[in-house]
Amino acid sequence: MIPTVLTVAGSDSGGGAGIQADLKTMLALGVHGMSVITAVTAQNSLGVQGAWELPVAAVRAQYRSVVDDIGVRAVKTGMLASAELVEAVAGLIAGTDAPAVVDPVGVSKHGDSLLAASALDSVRTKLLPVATVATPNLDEVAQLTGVRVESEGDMRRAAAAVLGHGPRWALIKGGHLAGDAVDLLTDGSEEHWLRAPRHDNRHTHGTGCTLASAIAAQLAKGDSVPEAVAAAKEYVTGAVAAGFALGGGIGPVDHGWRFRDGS
Ligand SMILES: Nc1ncnc2c1ncn2[C@@H]1O[C@H](COP(=O)(O)OP(=O)(O)O)[C@@H](O)[C@H]1O
Ligand SMILES: Cc1ncc(COP(=O)(O)O)c(N)n1
Repeated sequence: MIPTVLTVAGSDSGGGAGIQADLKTMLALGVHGMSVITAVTAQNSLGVQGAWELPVAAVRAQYRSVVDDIGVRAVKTGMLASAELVEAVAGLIAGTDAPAVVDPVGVSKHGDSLLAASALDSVRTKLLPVATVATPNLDEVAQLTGVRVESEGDMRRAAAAVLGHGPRWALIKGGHLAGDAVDLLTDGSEEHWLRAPRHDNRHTHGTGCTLASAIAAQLAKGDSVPEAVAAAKEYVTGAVAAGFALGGGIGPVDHGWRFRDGS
């Protein structure tokens, strides 16, 4: 049986991030990807030109259709847009017997908001507590905890602050720091530093979505959290290395890099 993985996220019409990145990642990692769409964005390499969230009832119905019939071995969340959707999705995850990878998406690479400021408290108090792994980037860490990370040394403090909101594991993504691309995974007792060379490539649209979906795919295949994160880091590093130009701005990572000739 092919493991099943569900992404609960927004649609990126440009195909580099969101639902589209998640499903491509899942295909590349050999699991069956399924989707609950929370919002539709008009988006391209230049930014987000528009965003429309779906009604809570539409999100709930998609989730129940998938979980009640097909079943899921792991869930991943991305753009949730509003406090109402954050709370509804947190409730659905709490009632599902599968690990949940929560990417607390706040703003896009271009700085466009993908989450209402009024939803931050629901992310802290409702969504993070039901996460198996929470994967904030440094801007999201600052928004959610107030901790500003300026060096690798600050990442431990950031992880402790995120764990204070209740996820089993915190993965602090250091992609926005200078130097190596270093992430810290910890559950408060074990600590795993994941270090990869920084690829000097501006085409990094979708990195965070790709990493979180890859973790969910690996969990669905039976990896432990540290194993899943290590495999996902290797996959996203290759995808960033192969990121390519599209449109006039920031192009996507290459989800299919392992299928290309010579790779
Ligand atoms: N230029 C880069 N080279 C290699 N890895 C990168 C690069 N930029 C980001 N990463 C990695 O991609 C993953 C996503 O990180 P990040 O870009 O910080 O997330 P987000 O997309 O949420 O802002 C992390 O593992 C990070 O270390
Ligand atoms: C629908 C959607 N979800 C998530 C992201 C974040 O991805 P990135 O940080 O690479 O812009 C995005 N731009 N769009």
